[in-house]
Order: sequence, then structure tokens, then C-alpha cells
Amino acid sequence: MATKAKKALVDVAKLTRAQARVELTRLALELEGHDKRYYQDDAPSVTDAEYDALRQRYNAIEKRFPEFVTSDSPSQKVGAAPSGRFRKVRHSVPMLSLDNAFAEADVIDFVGRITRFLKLPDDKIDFSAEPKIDGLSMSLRYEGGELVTAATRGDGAEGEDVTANIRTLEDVPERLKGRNIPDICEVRGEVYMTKKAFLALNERQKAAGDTIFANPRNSAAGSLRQKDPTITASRPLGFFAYAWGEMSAMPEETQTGMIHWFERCGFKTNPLTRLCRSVEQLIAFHREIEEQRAELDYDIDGVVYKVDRIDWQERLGFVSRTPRWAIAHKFPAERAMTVLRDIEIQVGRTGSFTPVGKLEPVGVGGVIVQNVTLHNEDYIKGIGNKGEVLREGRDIRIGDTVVVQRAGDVIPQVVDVVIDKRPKNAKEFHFPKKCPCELHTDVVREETATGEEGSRARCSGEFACPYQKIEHLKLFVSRRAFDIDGLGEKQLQYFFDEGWVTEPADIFTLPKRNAKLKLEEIEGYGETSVRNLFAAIDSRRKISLERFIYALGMRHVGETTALALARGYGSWDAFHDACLKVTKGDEEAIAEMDALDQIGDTVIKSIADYFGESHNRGIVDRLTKELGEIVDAEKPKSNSAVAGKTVVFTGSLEKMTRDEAKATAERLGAKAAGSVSKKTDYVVAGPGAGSKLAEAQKHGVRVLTEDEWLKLIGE
Ligand SMILES: NC(=O)c1ccc[n+]([C@@H]2O[C@H](COP(=O)([O-])OP(=O)(O)OC[C@H]3O[C@@H](n4cnc5c(N)ncnc54)[C@H](O)[C@@H]3O)[C@@H](O)[C@H]2O)c1
Ligand SMILES: [Zn+2]
Repeated sequence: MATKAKKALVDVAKLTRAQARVELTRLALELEGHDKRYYQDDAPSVTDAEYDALRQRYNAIEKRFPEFVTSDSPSQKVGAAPSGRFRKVRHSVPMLSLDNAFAEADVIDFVGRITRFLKLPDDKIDFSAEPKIDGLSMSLRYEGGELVTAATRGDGAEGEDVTANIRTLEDVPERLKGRNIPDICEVRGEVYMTKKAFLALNERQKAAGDTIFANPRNSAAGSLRQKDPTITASRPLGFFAYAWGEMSAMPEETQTGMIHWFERCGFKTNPLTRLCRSVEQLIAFHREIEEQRAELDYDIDGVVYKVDRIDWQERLGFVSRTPRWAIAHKFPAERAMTVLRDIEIQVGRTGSFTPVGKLEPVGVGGVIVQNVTLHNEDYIKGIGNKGEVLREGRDIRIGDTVVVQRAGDVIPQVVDVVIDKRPKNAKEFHFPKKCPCELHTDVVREETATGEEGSRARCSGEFACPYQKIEHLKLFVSRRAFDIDGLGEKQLQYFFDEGWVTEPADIFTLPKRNAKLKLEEIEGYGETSVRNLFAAIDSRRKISLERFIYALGMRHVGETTALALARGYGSWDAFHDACLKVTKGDEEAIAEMDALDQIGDTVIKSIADYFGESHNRGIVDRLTKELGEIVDAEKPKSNSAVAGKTVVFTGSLEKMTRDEAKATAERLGAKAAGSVSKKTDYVVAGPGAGSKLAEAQKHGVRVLTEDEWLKLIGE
């Protein structure tokens, strides 16, 4: 229904004046409600992208009919009025919002507007480019160097007095450090909660039966706006300084200069901030930060560009609620709402059932999502979803409007159900009692490692279940396993259905069987593709041990575990031998396996189960006979000079890619970290190194060139 309503919207250009007035009134009310839920209650009911879309439409209509602009129209307002739970504080300099850019063209326009305004060639403007921290903004007033008030943004003019709560934050100094501190300093910035702290807090909240927060922003806001400051003190909140309000004197002349000044005063500032000198550099910064987004330990929803020279900021000034000299370049939304059309059961390689939600297609974070994992039966019922992300108290029904989230490489999932939009005929989903493989095997509830009945269902048909066979073959040829070019899922399914390939070894015997099979005669195949396929197959007769172990498809043995096993045993013979012993219950072999990093009971049990089946031993034996060589894995050199050290790579490396450098470091027993801290041992800096290098110098961390690093590790 929601999609229909959207389609029915009249093109802004075609709206009559009367229609515009009606829609503006309706949108204003709707936005006001969202603002209240978001800013006052810390509990939004729509995604930011949906909210932004409403706002954009509002602005577009108002732009066409400027006669409807009033002083209380949403385009003139910031945030929401203080909640009344706290004393009010009037800001001496208003706290405003930022204009948004979504596309690169918007950034080009932004720079163009500024150059025209200042009458400058654009390469003359420096910008401070900063990550846009998704927290809540805060104004800290210092008089005579002492913290006197801390206030939230509120509606921009008046905020809430949260001084007592703010005093519990480690990142907020009570007293500014350094000499010549202006008498009045209002330091502004963002209070945020790390993703890790957010997850841990939700765990504790859940255990105590308290509110669960939807995201780190809400949990930071909720934790800060507490009546009892001791509760705030128990919540790990951070603060980054990046702006200022009233200043009795300006210590610096640029935005970046001010940021460094804040550091000298004792504040934390964001280490990714960078000075950019052109539109290209701004856009490159946006791209670079977006790539790092998932790895950062705090949420960001875009980057902010600010004209660096403060005198120019002042000349540029403001347009209603936003400065003309800054813009937020947002990242594509990673959450969206859509309708759940159906639920299907997918049978995995190990027989486990995964319910997959079929969605009305929707764009999330730049990709179109049509399928979501619904994890298991309990997740759908909204019970006991251990550590998963679905909002507490929600069950999922077919026909529901759901909130879909995509984070980094993770498979999209449903994080919330909009109960208000649940249609009367929404259907509850009944989990099947039989496997769709028609062996009519009963479904068993999988046991967890601790022996409790788990929440996953599986087909008990094991090796006779065709679903499981084909899924194993798919894994076997996949990019991270044998990576066989020209043998995609479609071809594989075809060969499987014809009975030509039913287990991995069959792939390697295809070339010699082709006199009979005549693959080149299959429609759409042709001689060249067959020749290419066979070449691809032959090139994989030599395979690394870790890939080989992963490709066997044992339960609980993913890539990382496979790598750990490969490194632990070094050769296929040693590993295979150990597996057989473990299967027989050989105590010594079990203890040896258990001693390996990352290997525990679950994996050992799974290996024993796998090799305990003669059918599996047959698969492995037939396969190894067809292969040329299983290449030994390198054992990590724990006596290397960098074992146990933490290293950060920054700038561009010339002799290897960053991924390769990290892998080498890890192979030598070092830890490759993403950001510099006191605990960092080395920073390896190549050309173009920026803030991380500065951080290293600040913490007195040893900085090496790429060559010095290579020498250190003896390569
Ligand atoms: N889902 C909802 O119901 C709902 C309701 C209201 C608002 N929102 C969301 O909140 C945002 C509304 O915009 P807004 O007016 O609060 O502000 P904004 O998020 O668009 O931008 C301004 C804010 O960015 C923050 N910021 C972070 N890092 C910064 C930096 N380096 N420099 C400057 N500012 C920085 C500051 O707190 C500042 O107040 C939108 O993203 C909107 O989607 C959502
Ligand atoms: Zn089955």
C-alpha cells in the first residue's frame, strides 16, 4: 500500500496552488511528529531516508510556492523544542543544521555557489572535510577556562541543560588546557556512543528488561538525557569537538586551525578530518570514508565539507537554518522500508533451513534488495532472537511492512516491523515439518554446541538430500573455495540435474568423460566455452590447503577456521591424519586440535562428524585422487620481530597492496589495526599519509617507511 501511495504523489511541477497548500500542511504535521519522536523521545518511527524524502518534497513544494513560507515552517526550523525534562538554556549563538548533498553534482553546485559568492576561482578554496558523526550535537560553555554549562541543540535557539550529565564524560575537560584561553569559549561537537558499547549496552538493557535502543545515535541521546547523571556515567559516551559558538576572542583563523586548537585545549577531534583543496579531493574523501564506514567503531551518516577560512565563513553566512559555507554529503541510506511478500525455505549445504523473505524490491545503501534472511523460526515469531537485530517484541508476518538493513557485506536483514502498517490479512508463517527435498524426512531442531535444542531446523536426510548435495557443490566451486571460472550456479545445477556432477571429484573427471558427454553440443555452450571450462578446471588441480579445507564444506568450518586449521597442521597429510584420529576419539589428537587458535569443541565435533561418515571419507578420497597438489600452508613465524605487535598502515604503499601488507603482518603474528592509538607499536606510512601519521607523532608511535618495514620483517 505504501508504494501505491508514493506513486500517487503529484509531480511538484504540476501541483495547483490549492493542492500545494494542503500537502504542505499535511507534510508539516507529519514532519513535526517525526521530529518529536526523533529528538525528544529518541525513538523515531520512520527511517532517516524516509524522513529526508518527506523533507525534500516539502522543500521542493515550498520553493515553487514561496508565498507559503512562514516562520514556523519546517524549512525554517531545526530539531525540536526542548522536552521540558531539563532546564532550558538559550544559545548565545544559534545551533543550526546542515544542508544536504546526496549526489556528486550537489557537491559541485555547492562549490560553484561559494566561488560565485566570493568571486574566486574554485582552486583557491580550501575545505575542511570531516566525517559526519551520527550522534547528538552539544554546546559546552567555558568561562575563565572552566566548564559552566552543557546544552543540547534543542530547536537551535534553546536547548536542554545537561551539564551534570556531561561532566561524567571523560572526553570533556572540566578545565581547558593551555595559555591565553579566551574568557568565553563555547566548544561544540558531537556526543556519540561506539558501536561496540551500543551493542553491549543493549545486551545489558535486555537482560534487565529495559528499553532496547534502535541505533547508537538514539542510545547516545537516551544515555545523555537522563535525569540521574550516575546513569550517564555508567554509559560509555565519547565526544569529538569540531565547531564553536560564542568566543570572546578567536585563537585561530581557519576551521582546521580551530580543530587543532581544540586538541591543544584537551579535546578529542576526529582523526579522519582532512584539508581538501578541490572538488575532486572532496569527492575522493567521501569515497574513501564511505569505504571505511563499516570498519569504524562509530556510526557516521556522511561527511561534512566546510570552507576552511573563517573570515570567508563569515562572509558567506547563513540561509535560514543552514550555513552557506558548509554542506553534509550523505551516504546512501542503509535502511529502508518495504513490504514482505512471501517467505520461502532455503535448504543449505548442511541441511539447515533458512527462511528467506521475498520483498517488494527496495534500494538500500545503493543496491536493490529483494531477499532478506529471516534467520530461523524463532526470529520470525519474535521470540528468543539471541543476539540478533530484530526489534524486541516484534513478530514477522507475510504482508507486513518491514525495515530492512544492510550493513557492509552482511546479508540484508529485517530489523523492525511497522505494526501500524500491518494489514488485516497479514499471514503468520508456519514452518514446514518436512524437507522440500521430498525425502519426506522429518525436520530436526539442530542442537547447539552446548547440547540445548537450538532454533535452527534441518533436514535429516543428510547425503541423500539433493538440496544439500547441490549446495555443497556450489560452495565447492565458489570464489573463495576452488573458484572455477565458467562453472556458475546455473551450469552446475544443469550438470547436477543431468547426473553428470554429483560430488566434487566429478568436476575433475569431466574432461576425460567428455568424449561421451559432449558438453560442446549443449545449447549455448560451444567449443570455446568448453575449452575454457576445462582449462579452468585443470588450473585448479593445484590448490592451497586452506582453500581445500574450506571447500570440503564441513559445518562450522568457514574461511577463517579453515585458515587456522591449515596453518596449524601445515600439510594435507598431517591434517587428514589428525582428522581421522580425532574421529576415532584419540585424546592426544583432540587436545592438539583444541590447542589451535580459534578451534574449539564445536569445530572438533563437526570434523569428527564429517570424517565419521564413510560417505564423506569417500568423497574426500575420490577428490584428492583427481588433484595434482595440495599446497602446504605456511606456519606463522611466532619468533618474527613483529610478533605480538600492533601495526597501522597508512598512505599508499608501493611494493604491495594494503591488503597484502596486512596479511603479511598477520602471518608474522602482528596485529594490523585500522587506527592509531597509544597501543600502536608501528605506523608504516607511505606517500600521501595524512591524519594517521599526525596521530602517530602525537602518541610518539614509531613511524616506518615501507622499506624500513620490509627490512624489519626480513623480506
Ligand atoms: N527518522 C526520523 O524520524 C528523523 C526525524 C528527524 C530527523 N532525522 C534525521 O536527522 C537528520 C536531521 O538533520 P539535523 O537537522 O538534525 O542535522 P543533520 O544531521 O542533517 O546535520 C547537522 C548535524 O550534524 C552533526 N554533525 C556531525 N558531525 C559534524 C561535523 N563534523 N560538523 C558539523 N556537524 C556535524 C551535528 O550534530 C549537526 O547538528 C537527518 O539525517 C534526518 O534524516 C530523522
Ligand atoms: Zn532434504
